[in-house]
Amino acid sequence: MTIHIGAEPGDIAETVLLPGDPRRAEWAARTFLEAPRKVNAVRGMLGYTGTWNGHPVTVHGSGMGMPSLSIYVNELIRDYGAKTIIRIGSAGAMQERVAIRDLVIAMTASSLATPSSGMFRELNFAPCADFGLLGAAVGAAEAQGHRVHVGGIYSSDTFYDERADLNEAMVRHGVLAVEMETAELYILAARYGVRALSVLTISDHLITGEDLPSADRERSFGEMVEVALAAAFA
Ligand SMILES: O=P(O)(O)O[C@H]1O[C@H](CO)[C@@H](O)[C@H]1O
Ligand SMILES: O=c1cc[nH]c(=O)[nH]1
Repeated sequence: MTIHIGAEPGDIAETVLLPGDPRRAEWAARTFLEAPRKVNAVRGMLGYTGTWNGHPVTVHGSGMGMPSLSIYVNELIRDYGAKTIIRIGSAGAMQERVAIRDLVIAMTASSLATPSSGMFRELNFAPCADFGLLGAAVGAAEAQGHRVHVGGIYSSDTFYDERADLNEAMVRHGVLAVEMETAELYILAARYGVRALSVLTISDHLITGEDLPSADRERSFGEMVEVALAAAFA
């Protein structure tokens, strides 16, 4: 057990799917895993472990934002031996061609700062996805017939953003979508030498103003779960 995860040693699989929403973790585990059992509920941050096609898999919430994700990812890797972590998150589209419910697979994530910024000092470290996972996820998404976009995203610290000029600059530079965790996930994966990827589903659109309700964000993003599982064991 750690400060934030109540699981016993061995309760967490080497492969972890990591949504921000703990209730999405519960839904994904109950929907896609065989024999899921709850392994964490400390602070309401739900984690479940089961199997997928015979492979042990944990689905665990990260909470919202990079400081929260940093706590869980540090403990999952250092204390439980996680080797592959795939974020399954929602995101806001920043390009017209990216539509609601499309998948976005993040090659890299820009940010103003991350919890690791203090450690890097003047260095602008470039967080990047694991290439093998990325290729496998793109292949799985295309094979499953999903609309998928691959490229850079923005990991923001503010959901209610006031920097229209900054968003405009990112749109001009092709940033596909905004969310709040991937940059730090990729940095921690690099630090510990494990594999990481973010597979995202578009839940709202910064240009058109469309959005999906919270129930859809919790329980209807199964395509990204299927892509993440296929990529993890490709
Ligand atoms: O749906 P999740 O995975 O939580 O991801 C997105 O949704 C939250 C904001 O509503 C942030 O965590 C953001 O990154
Ligand atoms: O961080 C996020 C997540 C979904 N949609 C957004 O606009 N921002």
